[in-house]
Amino acid sequence: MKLRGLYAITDSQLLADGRLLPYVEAALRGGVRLLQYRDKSDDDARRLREAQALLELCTQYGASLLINDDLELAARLGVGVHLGLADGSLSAARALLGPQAIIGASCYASLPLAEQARAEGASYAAFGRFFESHTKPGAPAATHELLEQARARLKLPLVAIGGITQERAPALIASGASLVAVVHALFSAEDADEVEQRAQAFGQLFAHH
Ligand SMILES: Cc1ncc(COP(=O)(O)OP(=O)(O)O)c(N)n1
Ligand SMILES: Cc1ncsc1CCOP(=O)(O)O
Ligand SMILES: [Mg+2]
Repeated sequence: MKLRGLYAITDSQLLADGRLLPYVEAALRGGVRLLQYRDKSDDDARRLREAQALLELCTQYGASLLINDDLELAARLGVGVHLGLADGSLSAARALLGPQAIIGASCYASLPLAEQARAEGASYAAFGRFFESHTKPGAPAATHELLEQARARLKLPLVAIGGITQERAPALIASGASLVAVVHALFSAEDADEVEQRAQAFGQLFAHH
């Protein structure tokens, strides 16, 4: 799968009260082809149910699903995983999930971390947060210059994350982000139709590059 475009990440608060599946389906209708299930709770039974339902939707729309943090759940479902520095070994994930799996690595604001992630078999390097984020306020700050350096030095798709809006995305894409990962600016919508429109609008930003 081509790692380019809008990368949607779920949020358990924004997508509470029955919104998870209709809002994610709207994002898929709007063109999202990469989805991360991010749920920081330890309700394993609900996490399994939700991830299974998301996988069905992704399969229907030809999209790829990644699980945040939880390699075991990713392996159980046969999908990808996104790992931060404290979430376990990338090479162990690659060994378990196999050569085709999408494995994402958080590299915060560090090129050396991205180089190491690449050596361990990551499919993309994620940098950020780039802007203030409601979703993860404490994340370390990255700059457009870092993204440009990463583009020059690393042969790996780059993800930008953190406070990204439709207005802010074009400069990040121009600096080398092949994916922009978004929670709030996609899923804070009033209804599913608005999610679909927002996803489409983000997708169009990639057509011009
Ligand atoms: C695409 C993407 N980039 C970065 C993160 C953040 O991962 P991490 O630092 O492990 O923080 P949590 O998301 O686990 O709170 C991400 N999830 N996705
Ligand atoms: C998971 C994560 N890691 C760095 S910022 C962030 C949250 C991104 O969410 P938003 O798009 O709402 O800022
Ligand atoms: Mg994590």
